[in-house]
Amino acid sequence: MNKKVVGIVCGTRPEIIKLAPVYHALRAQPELTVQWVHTGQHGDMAADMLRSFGIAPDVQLERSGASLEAFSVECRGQLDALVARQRWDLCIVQGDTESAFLGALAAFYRRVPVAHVEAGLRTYNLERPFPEEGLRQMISRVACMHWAPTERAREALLREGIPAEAILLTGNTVVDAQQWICKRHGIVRDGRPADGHILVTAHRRENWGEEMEQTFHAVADLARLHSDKRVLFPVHLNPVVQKPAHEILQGLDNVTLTAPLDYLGMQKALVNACLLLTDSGGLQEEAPTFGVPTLVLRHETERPEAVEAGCARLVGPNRDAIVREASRLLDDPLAAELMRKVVNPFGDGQAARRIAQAVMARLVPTQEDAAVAA
Ligand SMILES: CC(=O)N[C@@H]1[C@@H](OP(=O)(O)OP(=O)(O)OC[C@H]2O[C@@H](n3ccc(=O)[nH]c3=O)[C@H](O)[C@@H]2O)O[C@H](CO)[C@@H](O)[C@@H]1O
Repeated sequence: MNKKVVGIVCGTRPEIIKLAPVYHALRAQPELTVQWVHTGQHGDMAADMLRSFGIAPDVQLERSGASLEAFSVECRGQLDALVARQRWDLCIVQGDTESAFLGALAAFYRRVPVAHVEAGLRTYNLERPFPEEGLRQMISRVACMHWAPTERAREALLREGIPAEAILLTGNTVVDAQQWICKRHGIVRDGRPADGHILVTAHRRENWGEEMEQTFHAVADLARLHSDKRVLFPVHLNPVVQKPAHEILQGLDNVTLTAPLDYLGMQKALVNACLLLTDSGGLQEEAPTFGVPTLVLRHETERPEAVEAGCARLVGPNRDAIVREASRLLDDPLAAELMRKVVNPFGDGQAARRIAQAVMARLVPTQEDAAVAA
């Protein structure tokens, strides 16, 4: 039997986390060959994640150039040569990174159908998040299978004219990843978070500079105001984040600055947190699983589901607002408790199974699939 070949192109930490469940679900299908391509966009942080999920890339591209622009130009050429050589029947990309966009573009030019995981997230502000909003909109223009994580994402795609039959509501694969690691390592929400630490992450490009410094000053203010609380901050490896984080926060007794955590380490840190301050997309989606109240350090979010469900609040990268809102939650257990009592609005842990089913129906249709499609 000639197996159908599926290429998965990805390059950053969050893409690896969100594509790992898809990779494993597809590899379980005997009719498919699955190739994982790592673009090299993230180095050490990607290696940690690949290890966490037991993935060895089939193709490893070389990253050259420190800037996103230089990476992009070089990677596009490497991907085109790769796609021209391979006989992929489908190319899968996830989200909104440069790697995802370049993978979709390379496949599109070589007439390989593109499938998009986490399709339809939007702020409709091309400046925020930059460049992700532009990248994900462009991926939607060239993809032919759109896997929407939520009903809101599905509606956005429909409004943009994507035919309903090209969209599948799957749930977010990050919940699958989280459930997988928690089950394997016995991590359970045990109701102790009120005693836990404050967990902080920050890396968004559009907040670099003044706004990121304001955020770190707010964390320092909180550490001084709530000296009984420990602050845990795994710092993104980008020097643009490392430098101000260390300048502003080093030396505070109750603040721990660490290297980025592997996925298991991060889930342990999250389950034991009493409060999360973050500009991360993935952490906004993971926190509700453990009922961790979340303050989003951005002006907008493409994940309003968490805000609407009552488990997250948008405070922006603003020193006063962060200190005020965080202190309210730390000082008033009832206010924090209200944010904990929700189920995760982003997924049920079955997204990868739904995606694998859709891939099989397209590439290896049974008579029944063919009848449904006709
Ligand atoms: C505009 C935007 O929002 N774009 C997002 C962006 O991703 P992000 O903002 O979620 O990125 P990060 O915050 O780097 O990663 C988060 C993940 O990493 C884990 N983690 C974190 C720190 C650590 O020390 N150890 C860890 O294990 C953590 O648990 C979580 O799962 O790109 C993705 C791909 O396109 C998109 O899906 C997503 O929309």
